Amino acid sequence: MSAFSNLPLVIEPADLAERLTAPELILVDLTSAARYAEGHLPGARFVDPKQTQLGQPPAPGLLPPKAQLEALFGELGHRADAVYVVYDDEGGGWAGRFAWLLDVIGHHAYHYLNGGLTAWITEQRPLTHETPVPVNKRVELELDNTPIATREYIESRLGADDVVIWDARSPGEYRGERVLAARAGHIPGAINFEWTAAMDSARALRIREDIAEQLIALGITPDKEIITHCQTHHRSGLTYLLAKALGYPRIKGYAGSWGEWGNLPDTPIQQ
Ligand SMILES: O=S(=O)([O-])[S-]
Repeated sequence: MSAFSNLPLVIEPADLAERLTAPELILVDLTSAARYAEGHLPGARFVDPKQTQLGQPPAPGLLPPKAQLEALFGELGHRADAVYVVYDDEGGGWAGRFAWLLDVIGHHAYHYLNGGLTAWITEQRPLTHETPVPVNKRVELELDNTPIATREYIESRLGADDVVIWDARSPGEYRGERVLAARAGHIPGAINFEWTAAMDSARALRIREDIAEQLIALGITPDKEIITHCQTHHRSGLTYLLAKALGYPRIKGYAGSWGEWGNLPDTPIQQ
C-alpha cells in the first residue's frame, strides 16, 4: 500500500513533508531552470514545462510526439506503481498541464501540491540544491485520448446542452480585445473564468476555498462535460486540475487551444 493512499488529489505541504522519502514518490518541479537551481524541494526532479508541449506554431500546446514523452518519462524513472506529486511556482498552470499529461499516459496516481513552491517556502520548509540523477530508463507508453479535446471534437459538441467550454484566458482575450492569433474572441458559448481567479494570493497561491461555489455560480457544473483551454493549454492546466480535484467526471483539455482555434480560417468565433 502506498504512503499516499487515501490522500486527496490536492495535498498540503505537511502531507508531502511526511512522505518525501516514500519509494514510490516521483516529485516533479515545473518551475524554471533558474528557479530550480536556486533551491527546490528535496528529491524533486526538474521538468522544463516546455517539454510538455509540442512547441511549434501555430499551436504550440499540442501534445509532443510519443517518443518525446517516452524519453521524458524515462528520465523521470516512470513505473507503474509510481505516485507523482507535481508543483510549480505560479499557482498550478504547469503542474496542472503535467497532471493532464499523466492522464494522457494513463497514469492516474498523482497529487498537486497546493500552492506549490510558494506555499512550501512560506511554511519555511527545507530546500536543497542537490539534483537527483536522471534515471534514463526505457519506457513504453500507451496514450489515452480521453483527456484530449481536438478541434473536431469541440465542433461536434458545440451547442450541446451537456457541455461547457471553460475558457481560462483573460477577459480581454475572451472578448477579443487582446489579440494573440489571427482571429480574436472566443469559442461560441464558452464561459470565461480566468485561471488566476482560482488562486488565493493571501494563502500562498493555494486554490481558493470557495472555488466549487464560484464555478457552480458560473454554470461550470459537474453534470456537464467540461472542455477547458487557454492559448496553449498551459493556464488551462490549472483549470483542468481544478475540475479533476472537484470530482467532475468528464473533463478534457483542448491542447490546440486558441493558438489553433484562432489561427484557423473557418472555426466559429464569438466576440
Ligand atoms: O498560458 S497560455 O498557454 O495561454 S500562453
